Amino acid sequence: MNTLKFTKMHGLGNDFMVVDGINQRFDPAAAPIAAWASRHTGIGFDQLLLIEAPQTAVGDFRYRIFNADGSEVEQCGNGARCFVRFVTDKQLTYKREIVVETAGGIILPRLADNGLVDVDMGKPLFAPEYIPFKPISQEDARAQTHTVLVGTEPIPVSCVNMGNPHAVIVVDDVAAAPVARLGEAIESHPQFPQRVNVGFMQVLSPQHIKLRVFERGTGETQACGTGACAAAVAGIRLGLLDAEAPVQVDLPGGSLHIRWAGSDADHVLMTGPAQTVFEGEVSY
Ligand SMILES: N[C@H](CCC[C@H](N)C(=O)O)C(=O)O
Repeated sequence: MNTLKFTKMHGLGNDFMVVDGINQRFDPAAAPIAAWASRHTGIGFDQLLLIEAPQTAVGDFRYRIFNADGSEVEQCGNGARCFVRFVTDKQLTYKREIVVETAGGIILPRLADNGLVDVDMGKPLFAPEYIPFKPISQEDARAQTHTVLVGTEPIPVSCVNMGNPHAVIVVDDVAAAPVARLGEAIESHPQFPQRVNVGFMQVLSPQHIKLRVFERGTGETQACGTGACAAAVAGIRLGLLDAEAPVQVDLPGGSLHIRWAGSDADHVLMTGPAQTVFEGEVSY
């Protein structure tokens, strides 16, 4: 029988089971992650975040992410902010800006003076092979907005990789958007060989959007940090948002601020909160 200490945290309601894998033994392959994720029969969370020692000379930590369905994925934006809060509060580091290795690349989260957390989320990628995404034609492969065929319904999506894959759909009203129907159909659509996170974006002004995200491996969440980055980037590329100032992204759980200067070489910067809820222990 194993016993595991964890900390329950959230970023705007996107909630996490955070595990210190440095000071306790934990093998995710041997853990019932999907069962723990259940909100009725388990601990209840959107993702499990595992903190490990770095594997390179430049990293301060390695950070692994597991969705509620148990799938290991490349990146988690809200999780990155909770990660910084966790390693600081647990005194695993005294640095304010941390170099974090993830499967989706290096990210640089930093505790800000106002209690929020800034994260340099790296550069967005757009080419179909980097999403990955299978276009329906050569012409579609060259287009900025791609087409996903849901049955016979052509859905225009903007594809952005933020370390993890995102498909962003522009809608007139997020409240009326078919998030469950289209989210479920596109998340596991054959045109996305590694599945995809599906964002529904309503543009309120050149610096302000509303967003709902049907997350890969989890379903609709209260907030999605990489989804907010992907939506702001997609909106700027479509000319709907202004690259000169931060974009306020209103999600069901609250707001994030995203900055991206608009060229492929520019990094995406995200700012938002991170909260600790309770400490727990589970035997398995
Ligand atoms: N569901 C995502 C991982 C969590 C991302 C999200 N919680 C965030 O804050 O970025 C995926 O499969 O790529």
